[in-house]
Amino acid sequence: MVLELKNITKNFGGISALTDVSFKINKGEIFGLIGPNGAGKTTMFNVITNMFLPTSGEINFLGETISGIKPHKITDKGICRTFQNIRLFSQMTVLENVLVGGHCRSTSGVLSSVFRTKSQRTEEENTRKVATELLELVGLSSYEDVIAENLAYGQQRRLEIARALASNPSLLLLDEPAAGMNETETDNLFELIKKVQQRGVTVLLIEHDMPFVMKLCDRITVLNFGKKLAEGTPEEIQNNPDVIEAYLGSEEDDQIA
Ligand SMILES: Nc1ncnc2c1ncn2[C@@H]1O[C@H](COP(=O)(O)OP(=O)(O)OP(=O)(O)O)[C@@H](O)[C@H]1O
Repeated sequence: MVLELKNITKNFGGISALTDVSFKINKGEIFGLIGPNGAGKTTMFNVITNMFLPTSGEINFLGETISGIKPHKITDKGICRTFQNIRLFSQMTVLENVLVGGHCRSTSGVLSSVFRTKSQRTEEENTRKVATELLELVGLSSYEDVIAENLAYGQQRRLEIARALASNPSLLLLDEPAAGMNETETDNLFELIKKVQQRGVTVLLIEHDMPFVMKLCDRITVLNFGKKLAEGTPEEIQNNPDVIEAYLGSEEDDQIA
């Protein structure tokens, strides 16, 4: 098992964004977290990455409790995320964006950086090699020197994934990766996430595009009003009467079946 959430509750003042939510994610799974607007999905990502401390509950990652660890240490532990709104270094090149993502893997100290020791040069070369491989993986090899903001929308989303992978995570969290994408971009994203899975990375994603989620995910947890409503395979979720009702009752366009 990669991630275990045990009885997570998160209150914001009087609002209970998450109430007693538990689920486990197995190694190598693509796991979907879905639910109507305001269900608590992003809050769950923020709790997993320790941007917010849970009001109560515990998070286990690769057999270790990570509750209370500083957010930047979470990346060192092997969890990396993308955001609902693209957060690239828009004025940097495509390659530089991925190099920055790999920076947290660097082990060189300040002195070796100043004097550019052999070990530091080797490390830089490795970081660059990994960045180049990742750009190939996401289909952006020929865009290395392009300024990030000049990429098309779907390409920027793929670059974000390459940057997240540069930190060599065991668990990748994707917050609405298909949002705003056209059909071709969504198809490319599907292939990319499958390739990420084949590299041995476990994926947890929030997504509103139901056909995409149902096609891509191995298992899914559904949240509704901060509570876990259902968990199962895409087929089980699509046929679950509680889930169908929750979606029919919501005002958004998502369609579960
Ligand atoms: N920082 C915060 N302070 C106060 N309330 C918050 C905060 N973050 C989230 N909430 C509340 O917690 C609830 C869950 O919100 P959250 O953003 O996690 O839902 P979501 O499922 O990600 O929704 P969406 O699909 O619209 O992104 C909402 O009622 C929201 O208003």
